[in-house]
Amino acid sequence: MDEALIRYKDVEIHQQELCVLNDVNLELHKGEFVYLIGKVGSGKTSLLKTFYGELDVAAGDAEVLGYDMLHIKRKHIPQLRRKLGIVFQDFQLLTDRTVYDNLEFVLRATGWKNKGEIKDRISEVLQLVGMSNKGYKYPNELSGGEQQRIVIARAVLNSPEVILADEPTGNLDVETGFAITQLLHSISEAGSLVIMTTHNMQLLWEYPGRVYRCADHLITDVTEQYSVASSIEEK
Ligand SMILES: Nc1ncnc2c1ncn2[C@@H]1O[C@H](COP(=O)(O)OP(=O)(O)OP(=O)(O)O)[C@@H](O)[C@H]1O
Repeated sequence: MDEALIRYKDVEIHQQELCVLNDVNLELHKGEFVYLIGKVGSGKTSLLKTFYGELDVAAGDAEVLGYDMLHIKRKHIPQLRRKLGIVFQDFQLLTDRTVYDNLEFVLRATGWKNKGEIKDRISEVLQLVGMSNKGYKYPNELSGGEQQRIVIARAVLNSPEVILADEPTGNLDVETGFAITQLLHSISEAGSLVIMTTHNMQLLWEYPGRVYRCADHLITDVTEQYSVASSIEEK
């Protein structure tokens, strides 16, 4: 198998004095689609935040895209984040500019200069998320599901190897939630590692992937429980 893009060994994650997760052991690879499930407050978001350097790792060995997350310097975190696609509630679209300008803003901030190349890349990502004709719209002229597609388009602009999505279907109706998950699933099939948190168990059956459950300060691989084979055995 390929080298792991994320490798955690005996990792501990704290929120202030509270130990949220310990004994975290993970190896996540290119092209995998990974769900993080677990009750409210079980540590899913905290784990995702350690992947992009928003929350420090307290102990263990933690490697993300070759960066040692225990010893990473603050000044290297922006470099790491440029290699990740982040779909989080805290990273909303800028409301004072159009979809196109939101996307152009990110490309320019990450070093793109050529106007033609910028235009081509924006059309590609808008096409990928099925929003080709919406570039001229302002975010508040789009539905929640459409905005989420644009957030995903923004996350994939620089072809990241890893996409982190925190409850990307949280505020959406069931059907739109399925469509967004299908989109993320297809992005993983094209080669990215996609990691998403969810409370919607239906998605796990519809779009199978690796499943980790956070509970009692531990994270466990429970993929088997959500495989088609195990559901047939149960019947
Ligand atoms: N900024 C913070 N400061 C202090 N404690 C925090 C902070 N953020 C989260 N926590 C605590 O850390 C624990 C794990 O929270 P986390 O947000 O990772 O859970 P979660 O599984 O993502 O929950 P949800 O399903 O509600 O999103 C909780 O006990 C929470 O209260």
